[in-house]
Amino acid sequence: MDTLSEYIWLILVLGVLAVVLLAALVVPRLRRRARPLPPDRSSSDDLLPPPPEADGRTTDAGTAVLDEPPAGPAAVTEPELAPEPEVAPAPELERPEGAASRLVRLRQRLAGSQNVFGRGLLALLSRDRLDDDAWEDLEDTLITADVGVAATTELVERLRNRLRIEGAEGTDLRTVLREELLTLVDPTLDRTLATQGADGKPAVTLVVGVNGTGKTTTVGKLARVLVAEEKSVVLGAADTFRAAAAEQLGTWGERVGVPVVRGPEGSDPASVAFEAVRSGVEQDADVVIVDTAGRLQNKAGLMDELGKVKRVIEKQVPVSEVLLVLDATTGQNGLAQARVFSEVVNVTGVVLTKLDGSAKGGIVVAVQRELGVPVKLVGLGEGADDLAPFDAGAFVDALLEA
Ligand SMILES: Nc1nc2c(ncn2[C@@H]2O[C@H](COP(=O)(O)OP(=O)(O)OP(=O)(O)O)[C@@H](O)[C@H]2O)c(=O)[nH]1
Repeated sequence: MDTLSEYIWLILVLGVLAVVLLAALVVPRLRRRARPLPPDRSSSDDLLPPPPEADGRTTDAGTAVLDEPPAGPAAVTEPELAPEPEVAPAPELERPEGAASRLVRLRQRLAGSQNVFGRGLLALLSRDRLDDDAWEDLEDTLITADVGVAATTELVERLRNRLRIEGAEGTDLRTVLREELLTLVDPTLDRTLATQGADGKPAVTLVVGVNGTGKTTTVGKLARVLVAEEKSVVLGAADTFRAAAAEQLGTWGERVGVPVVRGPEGSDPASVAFEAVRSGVEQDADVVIVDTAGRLQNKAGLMDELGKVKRVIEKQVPVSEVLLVLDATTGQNGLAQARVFSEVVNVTGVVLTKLDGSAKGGIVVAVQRELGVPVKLVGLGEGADDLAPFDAGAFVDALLEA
């Protein structure tokens, strides 16, 4: 029995020793595992600057995104190359028509559109006898062509005097009429566009007028004229009232590689104009052309806005040219517009558009007399290059070619 109890004691002692040994091995490991978690970064770390970008990638919240830790030799394998982004082919730029061929083409169109006017004049003057009725008919023809009453009276007076003094016999009526019409249109006016800025800054052209006269189209066409003359141009879409106007201008610019500065729809036109000019100065452009929204001359608020656009531009660069765009088909109404616009922004030149759709070329004379500023450009169609510098001699010849 004693031997048995000795065995039992021995087994118990060995068992206790085994348990103690096991405990000595396992507990430190468990302790190591049970270390407290690092503090929540979302609380205290938010106040710290974001850690340096370990691999250059940063989340939207500004925190660095770490890559997986390198895992042996596999980590140094070449990264898979991202496919090359597809580069859209640059749009092919158009080459605007040069001045010479444009003039020949548009002169014919002008003659075509004004043939009612010209033919009427020549038919009257080729009558056998120029009696009072004939002179009255001549006056009617000139007034219908929008020459204006004062200019018509003047022209008829001068013609009658010349024929009386020089004698109707042997006088080339066509030549006399040409001379008198030319005097009326005034070839001595300076019709050059100011495209040379002062002090190395761009020349700025502001384009104004009532709705739908063709301002945006004219700005686009004018940009092409200047590009054809190898000038660098920046366009400003300060017509923020009509979203389509900025789109339209964007397309005009794209076609000839001219940058267009735009603002959000409804934004302050003066700030868009300012930005356009700033960009023009920065890019060392030759000319900045600023398109404005159409406005009726009797809306005082809108006219004030136009004055502001000009003043804001002039904080950087003086405006060298204010072009008033008039629709030739609106006749005498255009004169009322001209008067008010001129008071607000000091118009320096007129662009007469849609002369291709009007037999009222006489408006050239009327508007020049009304404003005391020359018609500098004429629009003769909806085509991209259907804008021509106005030339008094060519204009009168076109009338009489009919
Ligand atoms: N036939 C003809 N159409 C022209 C001429 N100039 C402009 N147009 C047309 O006139 C329409 C109005 O032109 P826009 O340039 O949009 O006129 P806008 O003055 O900018 O218009 P708003 O911004 O609404 O004031 C367009 O259909 C042009 O194609 C021209 O010389 N001849």
